[in-house]
Amino acid sequence: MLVYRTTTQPSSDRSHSRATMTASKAPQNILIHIIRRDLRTSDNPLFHAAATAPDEEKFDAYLPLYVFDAQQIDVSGFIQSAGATNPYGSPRSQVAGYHRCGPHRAKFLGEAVWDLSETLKELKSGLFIRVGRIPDVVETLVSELAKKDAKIGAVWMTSHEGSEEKADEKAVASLCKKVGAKWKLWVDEKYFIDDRDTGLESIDKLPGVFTEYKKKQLPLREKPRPVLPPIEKGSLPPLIDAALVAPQSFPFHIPDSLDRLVEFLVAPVKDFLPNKPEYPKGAESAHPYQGGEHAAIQRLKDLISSGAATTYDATRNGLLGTEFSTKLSAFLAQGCITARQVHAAMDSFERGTDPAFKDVEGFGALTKEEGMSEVEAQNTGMESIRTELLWRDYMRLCHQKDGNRLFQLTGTLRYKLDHAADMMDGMASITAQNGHNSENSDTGDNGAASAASDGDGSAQEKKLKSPDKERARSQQGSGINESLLAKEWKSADKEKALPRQSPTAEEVAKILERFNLGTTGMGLIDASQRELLHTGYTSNRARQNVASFLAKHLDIDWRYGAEWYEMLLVDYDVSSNWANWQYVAGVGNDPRGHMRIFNPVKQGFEYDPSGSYVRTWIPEVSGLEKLENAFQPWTASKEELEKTGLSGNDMVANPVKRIQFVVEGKPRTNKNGGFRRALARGNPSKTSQANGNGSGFGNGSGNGYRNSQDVRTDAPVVNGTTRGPRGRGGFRGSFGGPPRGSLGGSRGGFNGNTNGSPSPASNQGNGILAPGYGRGRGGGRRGGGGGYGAPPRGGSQNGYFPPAKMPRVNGSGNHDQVNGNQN
Ligand SMILES: Cc1cc2nc3c(=O)[nH]c(=O)nc-3n(C[C@H](O)[C@H](O)[C@H](O)COP(=O)(O)OP(=O)(O)OC[C@H]3O[C@@H](n4cnc5c(N)ncnc54)[C@H](O)[C@@H]3O)c2cc1C
Repeated sequence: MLVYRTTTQPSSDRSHSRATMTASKAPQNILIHIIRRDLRTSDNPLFHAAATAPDEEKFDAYLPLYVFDAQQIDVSGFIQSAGATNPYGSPRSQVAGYHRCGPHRAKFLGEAVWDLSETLKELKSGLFIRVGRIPDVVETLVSELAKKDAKIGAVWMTSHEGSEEKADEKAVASLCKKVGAKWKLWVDEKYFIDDRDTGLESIDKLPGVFTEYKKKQLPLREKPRPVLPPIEKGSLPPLIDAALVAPQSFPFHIPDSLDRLVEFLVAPVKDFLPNKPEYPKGAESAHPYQGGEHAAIQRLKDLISSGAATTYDATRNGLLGTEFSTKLSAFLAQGCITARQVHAAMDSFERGTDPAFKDVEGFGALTKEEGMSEVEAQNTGMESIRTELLWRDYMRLCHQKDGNRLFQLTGTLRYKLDHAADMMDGMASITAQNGHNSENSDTGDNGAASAASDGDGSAQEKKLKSPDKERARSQQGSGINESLLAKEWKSADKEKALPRQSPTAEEVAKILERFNLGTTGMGLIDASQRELLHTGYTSNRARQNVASFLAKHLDIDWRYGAEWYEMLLVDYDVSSNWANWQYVAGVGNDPRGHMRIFNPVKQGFEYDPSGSYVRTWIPEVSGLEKLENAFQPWTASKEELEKTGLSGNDMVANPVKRIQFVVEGKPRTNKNGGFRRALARGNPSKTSQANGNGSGFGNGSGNGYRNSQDVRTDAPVVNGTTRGPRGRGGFRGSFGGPPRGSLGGSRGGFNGNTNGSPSPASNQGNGILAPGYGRGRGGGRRGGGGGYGAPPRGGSQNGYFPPAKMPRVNGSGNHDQVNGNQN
């Protein structure tokens, strides 16, 4: 029997005394703590419980374990013996055969694991890092410990979504049973609302629409549980003597530095795409962050102190730079931080309890706004971040409810069809509510997920209120009917493609290659795909467009896109990725499912109004002056193409899709005067304000129109024509009236003014017109809308033309087709 040495134990009083007690024999009550996507020590219930266990429950040795899971990551880089092969093989996705984890996330993960190991050392503990499959590794550890007369008291791990994760949990549980160790599966507490506080009787009762779920959780700011206290140095049980722990099994080798770890992880996947386009000169990643708890906490602090969190509402649809959204997703996905830590930090700002944020506007507002409840006085940007975090919760709950339906081509449609009547009840209550509540903005603003209530509530509502549940099955308004299941998705797999599929499977494979490389000829899509390739990140706005393009413009099996994202996203999360793809593909929880189609050209005009995003990531088009040419190079003149060296380029000669897009020079008006009335029905009389901020942001105040994306982004393309939106009451934000004078096509900011009268244009000269933002409390509602300016009179198409007038998509099917064999 090996003697249990105390020399390597933590030196705190507490651990020292425990270590001394067991100095002469192998530990008999070891805690194995398996860490997966909970790579943090703070606000982690398992570390907390291990550190604060009462005397009678204390463990005499602690074995924190992280396993690089060979079923999700290619671990062949850990093989250092010449000639040895990886017994697990290279994990590949099911539909397309892509790597499961690409270089960006592999690096981020390595950094996060290393950071945890360093933090544990600081706490006078440590981390055992292994490679393989979790059940195999645990089995080896247990049998090695048994050989040395050491005994496992318990095995802990956090419950995670995913069939592979669940299978691992089951395997470890049965191993525990075999060796008589206690098995404990902990609730995953990295979400905004704790699973035990959602009020759901069972997961089957999860509403099929986000808005309905959110409604049940309001007010959001009161829902998260408090953050757990930090772990004190030396408070964890004594770290097990490494000599008792089975070493890494052959042929893998665990490196002893962060650089080597990252190198081992990235090596097998770094050349996943041999013909990858060059990294564009001067392009900066929107996600330059390292993995790990330290970086996560720093990012959170920076977000608040820079003011980015408070302006989030207005900036979140940005495309370039680090500050347009939180960039917390990758940290959240790996559990480097919890959503409730994010909430707590924002709350400390709003309450004015953390002096680190004292110089930021809005500090302590919660305690200063007299006559307002906390919910009313909370910061608008932070309120929106809370909603986004709830979206994340919701996507995970959908995964819990839907299980492997998440990975099926027809998604949740079959299930929904079978449960249509029940769902109608849920939706009826939402639309009924929205009929009189204009502040349904939360529904839209994950962007990916503008929910049913963003749409044409009135028509749908009537139908949904029908008492005849059976009729619900065939209701068009519900978006659920058998014909949706019959959609003919195109496949790149000859075996799976339908007999007369057009384009053919080979052609689809080529289209996919171009889609992945970002050479389709659709600017916004290509820019996003290249940004993803190079950095592992792309914005939510871009993700929605990319997913919609693949699933709804090209009708290609959306899972190719989801798997590409799985490989490349630094923030990949099984629930968020697959549920969002389903949502956008129209087979998930978007009540307007198949009807919502993003027009990527119009989205370019709206969200990349200076074209800087597209020009940054697709340097080939940077010389094209006109915006519409940058968004679709084939629209450029012959001379322009020759001048920029683009003649003959595939993006020009053979774009994957052409969208005829005409930008009108004037806002659309109707004879009642004012385009706004043509756009919005409902209750535009309640005033909300949009206060602009800084250069390029519009100052608007007016009748409370919602900002552009909600009305127009989702305008369906029908027979090559973009149908105008059906607005609803109480839209946020404001549209500007036409500015006086011509701006000659410059792209400065405009002052929005919803009275439709001319107002002076302010051309700030930065070439960017971004949505205005602000916050109004008219009638107790938010007014954080668009504040878009109207187009300059006589301006050229280089100007940013606001969404107020619907850009027209002219054209017949043959201008709006997939170039497979049709061109
Ligand atoms: C097709 C598609 C695939 C996606 N795949 C993923 C994924 O694999 N992992 C992932 O974390 N997010 C995914 N999203 C959601 C969203 O795009 C990202 O969370 C967001 O862009 C990350 O940037 P951020 O942290 O700056 O987000 P912010 O805008 O700052 O939002 C704050 C946080 O809220 C959460 N969040 C925001 N939007 C969503 C959403 N729609 N669904 C779930 N959570 C959300 C994220 O945790 C995010 O960090 C996907 C969206 C789409 C449309």
